[in-house]
Amino acid sequence: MAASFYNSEPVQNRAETQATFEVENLNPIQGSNTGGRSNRFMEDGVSLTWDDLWVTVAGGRSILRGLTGYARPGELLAIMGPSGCGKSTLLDTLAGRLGPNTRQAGDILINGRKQSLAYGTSAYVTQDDALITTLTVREAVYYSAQLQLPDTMAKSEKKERAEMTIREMGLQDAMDTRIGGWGAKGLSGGQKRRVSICIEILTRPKLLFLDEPTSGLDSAASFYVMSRIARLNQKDETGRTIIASIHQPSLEVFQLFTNLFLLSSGKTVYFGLVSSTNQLFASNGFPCPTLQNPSDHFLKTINKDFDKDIELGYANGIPTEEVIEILVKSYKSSDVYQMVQQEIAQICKQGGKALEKNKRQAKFFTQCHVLTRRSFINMSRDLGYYWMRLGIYIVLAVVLGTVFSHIGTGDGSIQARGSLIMFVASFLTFMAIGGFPSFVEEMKVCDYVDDVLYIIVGPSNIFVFFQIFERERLNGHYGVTAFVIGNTLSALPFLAMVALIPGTITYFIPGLHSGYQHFLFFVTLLFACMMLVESLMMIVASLVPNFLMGIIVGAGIQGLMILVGGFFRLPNHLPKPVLKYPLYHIAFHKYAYQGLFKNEFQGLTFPNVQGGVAGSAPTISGEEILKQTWHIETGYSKWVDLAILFAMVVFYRLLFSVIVKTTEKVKPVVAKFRSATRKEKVQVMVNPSATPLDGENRQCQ
Ligand SMILES: Nc1ncnc2c1ncn2[C@@H]1O[C@H](COP(=O)(O)OP(=O)(O)OP(=O)(O)O)[C@@H](O)[C@H]1O
Repeated sequence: MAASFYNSEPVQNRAETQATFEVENLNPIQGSNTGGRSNRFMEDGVSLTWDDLWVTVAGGRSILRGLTGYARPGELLAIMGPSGCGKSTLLDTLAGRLGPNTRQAGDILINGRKQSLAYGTSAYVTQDDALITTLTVREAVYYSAQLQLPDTMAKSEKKERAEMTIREMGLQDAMDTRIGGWGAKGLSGGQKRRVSICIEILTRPKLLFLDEPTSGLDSAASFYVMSRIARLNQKDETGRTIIASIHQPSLEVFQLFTNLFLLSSGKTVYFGLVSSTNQLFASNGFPCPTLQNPSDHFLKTINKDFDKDIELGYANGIPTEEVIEILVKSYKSSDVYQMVQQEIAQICKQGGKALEKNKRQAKFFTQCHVLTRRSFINMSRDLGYYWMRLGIYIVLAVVLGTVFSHIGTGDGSIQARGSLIMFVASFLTFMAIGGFPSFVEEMKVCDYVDDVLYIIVGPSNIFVFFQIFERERLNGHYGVTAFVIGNTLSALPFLAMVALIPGTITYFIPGLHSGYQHFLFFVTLLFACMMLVESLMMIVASLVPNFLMGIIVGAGIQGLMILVGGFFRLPNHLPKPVLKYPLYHIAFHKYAYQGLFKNEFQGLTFPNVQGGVAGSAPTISGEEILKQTWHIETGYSKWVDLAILFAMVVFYRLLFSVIVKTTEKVKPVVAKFRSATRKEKVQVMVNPSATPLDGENRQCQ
């Protein structure tokens, strides 16, 4: 049965209980669909509309099925539905952040026009709190304020804004508590949620997406947090458009929302004023019982995950699947649905300004400076970033020095020096591969897994940092170049320390080539290799954002480079087409080995193992050993090898920037293309004789 609930009387035969839910909306502009909203709200704000929105994943499964709705300035839209119904997917789709294995069809218009979101045009508080765990709440929010707020704003003002926002989110008592992560408990889950919200509302964005902002909060905290978010609309003349997915809102929280988007299995059960929702349920025989929180009632009525319990009598014994079908059909044939369509057409017709990126943010140099400082503080506080690695390297260096102690200049020392150099250039640099924190987070099988991984590789860094970078980048806090510069500058002193201390031990215990110039070269080359591996891992992280896969790929690439670097198989003996050309020349280990071998052997002499043979000299020069034993290219200086390594560092970091920037540019184009293909398919399915839909023509007819 499909009752029109907007103007119709409630169906009486299913339940005697009448709707008692009368919502008095606290939102300042709510009251009528268009009335009460100032023109400034509409002109300066962002209106978002979506029509017949579909999202499918690989395999053809539809997650969102033809959703239609809108969000206007000054309004709070709640997205609700049972777990797994597609709330986060809808938010991701609206925010332009769908994953690569998804396809999207349908129109999403901003102020009546097609525009891409993300990268500074909107703010999005995602479900996962990607925060720098070593910072205190005050530091995290203040650094973010320095990055996002314009240089024209005084530092004291930024500080004040940061602290005010922290207080607004009820975090004043936790201001100086470190956020904490695995290994060091800090904030609770709900407090972290609030820090994430603080960071995104600092600039008072015009369009704000929140994915479960109240998860982990008690009912009072949920109310305060949501009411502060709602209050953003009262701060100035510009209306904010706020869309939040939410579970279990209390009645007070529920009343803060203007509109409700109720989903079930990706289908629209209801879209419209919060205060009218119960009419749909009541008119179809599922009114909210007295003294029951309406949102609880709506969710219980449409949750089919626990059908057995519901069959026992929740919706008068009607199977939930059927209940949902009744409600979906009823909504589709209702006046409310028609009004939503009209409202969308009205918004499109009215148009509005094109959405601009936040240009009023800190300048490039300020961003570089702030990012360097923030990253430096993080590196110095995070035990696993460099300190743990330093400790392990020192132990390894002592053992390495002991294994090769008193290396001497006998004929056996030729092989020993070669092996020592190979180990230093390969294994010590290999460990710069990064940390496993995300992996450990996911692998919370038992506590000792944390400890073991923490000890082996440290809880650093590149992948977690990349996650934080991605979140901040997508929200437009700063650019990729500023990130690369900040990350590079902050790491320099630590990498220098990690190269210098273990390098000194490794160099002097065995007694490698004496002379400060040789020692300095050795340490500098070690430093270059470590930077190079970190740069390589940044590239891997940008291409393979999954932590575990990234580590495997990074280790695999390095293993390959070590193999073709010219030690395990001498350069002249490497099989030609692929391994020698080009891999041997691409592998940075080639230049590391060549530089270190030249540094070590040039200028030394060794006993000639063929000394007994008539006519042969009793000694052999290091230069000869380089050519004959190690196949080293001695036609150019060791400094050229070092210069090539530094050039590779610069190249890899530039490549990282290019990959990130290209991905940003290509992603929307690919999404548009895939969306167009999908649209054609949908059109053909609906009407085999029709021509493909033209998205541009469809938007505002
Ligand atoms: N990229 C994807 N590939 C495959 N399935 C996906 C993908 N994204 C989402 N899904 C599936 O789509 C459904 C909806 O997911 P979504 O995260 O949007 O739900 P949700 O309503 O936000 O759930 P929750 O309230 O539990 O967070 C789930 O069944 C999920 O497994």
